[in-house]
Amino acid sequence: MPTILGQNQYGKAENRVVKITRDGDTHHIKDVNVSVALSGDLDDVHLTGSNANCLPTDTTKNTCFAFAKEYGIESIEQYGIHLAKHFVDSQPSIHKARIRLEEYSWERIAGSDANANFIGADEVKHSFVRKGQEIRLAQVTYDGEKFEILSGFKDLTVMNTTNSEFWGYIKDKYTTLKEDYDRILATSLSTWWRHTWTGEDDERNPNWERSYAQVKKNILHAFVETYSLSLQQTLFQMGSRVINNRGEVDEIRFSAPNKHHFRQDLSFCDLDNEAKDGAVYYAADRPYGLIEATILRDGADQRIPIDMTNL
Ligand SMILES: O=c1[nH]c(=O)c2[nH]c(=O)[nH]c2[nH]1
Repeated sequence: MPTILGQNQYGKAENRVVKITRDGDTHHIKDVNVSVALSGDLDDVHLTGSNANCLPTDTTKNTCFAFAKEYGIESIEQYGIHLAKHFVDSQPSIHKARIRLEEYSWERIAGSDANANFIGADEVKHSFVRKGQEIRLAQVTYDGEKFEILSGFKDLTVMNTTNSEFWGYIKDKYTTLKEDYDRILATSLSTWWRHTWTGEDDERNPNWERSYAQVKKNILHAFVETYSLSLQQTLFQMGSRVINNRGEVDEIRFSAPNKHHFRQDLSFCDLDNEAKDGAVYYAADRPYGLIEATILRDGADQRIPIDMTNL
């Protein structure tokens, strides 16, 4: 049976690049995981075994490390832009580059930390503790003409201990869920958002660090302020707040596991366990409801893939 070559891409995945910047004796860390995926005129590599058009994955790895030294890592978006542009612009056989990045954040071990109150924050110049919050994400795609920049994060776990209800849903013969007028709403948020910037008619790069901080702030603000009748409604509020307040973002996608907290039945020992009195919950880890949604600016195209995975 004849076969044909379909979609293909290649590159070195999960390069763990750690860049230390020294500002006198004060140090800064950028700790990233960068994955390169290249595509283009690569039929011969697959069909005939000729590697004439193949830039080795080993070279793509070396380039990741060399660029961290040459250009630094100002933001993961900017670092990804440098890499994507380099692979496409320097290699005639490479027509498209997709760079995926994760960033692990570190903060200075400070005097306020209970484990480190032996020293003042100002004095801590080169000692860090890995931050437990979200992992920041970026995906940079470049086709020789324009960029597509997605930013995001994963694993930001948030909880509202009230102001969440769930009732009025479909009930059929399999439904056992009780309506709840005061429940815990908790989720571990993963999200991607797409920037309007494509680099085509605007050479100036946005301030990626500031944009990230502001988008995250808007998401958290909406989580705090929304009186939730479902996680779906909360996601829509979070997305709308980002689109309305951040002109640089046209589309945002959320994937939110509903981290169920069930009020434990304590009637076996004659204890009431009502939310209004401060209840004891059973935190179930699986199964979990998985709520996903894309929120768009009116008129914008939906381009973030539905099943976007993290790396
Ligand atoms: O916020 C929720 N959305 C649902 O669709 C759902 N389904 C369910 O069982 N609990 C919840 N909670």
